[in-house]
Amino acid sequence: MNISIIGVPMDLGQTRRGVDMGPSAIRYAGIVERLENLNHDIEDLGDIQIGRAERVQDVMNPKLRNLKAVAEANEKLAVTVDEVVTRGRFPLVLGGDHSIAIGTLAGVAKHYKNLGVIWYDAHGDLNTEETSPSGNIHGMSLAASLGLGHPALTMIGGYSPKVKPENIVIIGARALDEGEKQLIKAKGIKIYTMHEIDRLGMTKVMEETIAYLKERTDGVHLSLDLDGLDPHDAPGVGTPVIGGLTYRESHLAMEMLAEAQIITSAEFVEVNPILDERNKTAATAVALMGSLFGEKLV
Ligand SMILES: NC(=[NH2+])NCCC[C@H](N)C(=O)O
Ligand SMILES: [Mn+2]
Ligand SMILES: [Mn+2]
Repeated sequence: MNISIIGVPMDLGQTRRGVDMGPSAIRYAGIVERLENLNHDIEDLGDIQIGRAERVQDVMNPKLRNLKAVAEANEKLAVTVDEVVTRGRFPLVLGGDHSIAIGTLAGVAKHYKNLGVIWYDAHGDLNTEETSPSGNIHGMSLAASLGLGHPALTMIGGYSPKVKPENIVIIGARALDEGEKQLIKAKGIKIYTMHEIDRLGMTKVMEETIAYLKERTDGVHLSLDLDGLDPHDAPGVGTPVIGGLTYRESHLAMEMLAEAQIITSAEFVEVNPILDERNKTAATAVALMGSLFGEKLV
């Protein structure tokens, strides 16, 4: 595979400092070497430049914090991702907070008629400025990609929506806000909460997910928020939620995706080295990327 790595040191989609160092931490944990050892062609495009949150009216808008700076960075990311896909390469985006999914999807989705999305996350990120309890845009990125919310977010890349509700599968959810629950029901979004994962087991969940996406999509983006994992395995995240997916379940999920060969773009987000324990979360991210890109135990 020809893989292009894009770092997005974004921390303006939420309020805890440090997640902007995520891309460095993941590189330090050895992502390039890990993927090169699997005989992939790796190109590291460096980091997207993130503006400063200096526009007073943005910062002060408690319903959409740092809207302008988040939107600008996502416009840049969309252009870079679009170019990577146009060159026939696989975009691998390293975050940064989850607001960057808006830009990644804007760059990817125009290349597919029916892009599928796997949202591996403790959260739904399906809030809009109306339903968000925090005003943090990292909790709005999936909604924005569905065309819901502020036009500065939904119109990144100049078009909307990026993804259809029936092409989304959420895996690992255990912290959903009221408005998000309503939206999931109203739009019929497929979701495996921790309840279904406990009941069915990860093998069945991934078999069903893969079969579901295979029959209706022509490409699949994996958006993996490290807080989908249990804080025991991924302590370095800004919004940890207990009772999450284990390291083992997550490896199995990545291995099954690798085997199914359905993933056409991916991002790993919310790694926050300041909150981490000896770069454990970045190391977990790198290990999961190893499995996603074909690493086998024997
Ligand atoms: N990408 C994330 N970690 N999102 C967390 C979102 C938390 C909460 N639902 C909110 O809207 O603020
Ligand atoms: Mn999350
Ligand atoms: Mn998220």
